[in-house]
Amino acid sequence: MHHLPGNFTRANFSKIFKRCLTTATVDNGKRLAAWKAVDDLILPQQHRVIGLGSGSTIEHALQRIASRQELRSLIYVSTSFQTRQLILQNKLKLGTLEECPNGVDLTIDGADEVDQDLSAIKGGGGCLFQERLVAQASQDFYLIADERKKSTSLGTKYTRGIPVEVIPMALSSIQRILMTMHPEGSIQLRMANPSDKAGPVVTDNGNLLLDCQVGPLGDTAAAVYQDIKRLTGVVEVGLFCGMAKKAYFGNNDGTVDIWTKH
Ligand SMILES: O=C(CO)[C@H](O)[C@H](O)COP(=O)(O)O
Repeated sequence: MHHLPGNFTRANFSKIFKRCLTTATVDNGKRLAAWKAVDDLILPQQHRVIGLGSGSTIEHALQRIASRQELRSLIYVSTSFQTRQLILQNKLKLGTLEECPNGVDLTIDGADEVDQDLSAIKGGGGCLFQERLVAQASQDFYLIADERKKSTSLGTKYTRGIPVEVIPMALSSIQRILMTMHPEGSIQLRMANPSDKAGPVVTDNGNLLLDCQVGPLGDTAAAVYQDIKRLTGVVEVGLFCGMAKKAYFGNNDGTVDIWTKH
């Protein structure tokens, strides 16, 4: 009879196995969406400057781009330290918004949650400011995600809260104002994993993040964005409303759903 080590019981083993399977399925969904979006949307005869978002789904998009010779000569604008490194590691051409005065032809980005109007919560990875800056400079903006991110009301799938990037000096005053604006909600400073760094998560721009749980947003997402964004000290809000033209979702069954702006 074989004994499993320590507390490695049959029940634990099955739990770990299921978790691995789920992670693999989710990752496959991300890959499917990313590859299909790259193949459908980036047309080397027509496009010259491509914006790339941040996160794990974008890593798949970068792998696909790097593997297609005809896409290697285009210029790629990053939205984070992570994406900048990936562009350089894959020996692609890195560009900046300053170097591309005519703007970006199209941007592909990940999302934390997307509703049927193609409004999205973004900033789970903390890169919302640069992501929005590049999206704003782009002719067209597209989202890619696995099927878990499909939503009927923002705030029901990604429940950590709307990410809000704030200048450090404004932290407690903004936190207090947001608590007054959303008394039922919870406004938390995003903390780093203590085994990696003590204290808060610091963004690529040297700022802090507040995760604002304010419940399901329904059709109020654009108004909530405006209300928070207008506060002095807020750099950006992770609600991208009316920006995306299409969203690609990789499903568990191996298919890809494409949602288009009505
Ligand atoms: O907005 C983002 C980072 O600020 C990411 O696009 C978002 O968090 C999705 O990440 P992933 O593709 O890893 O699920």
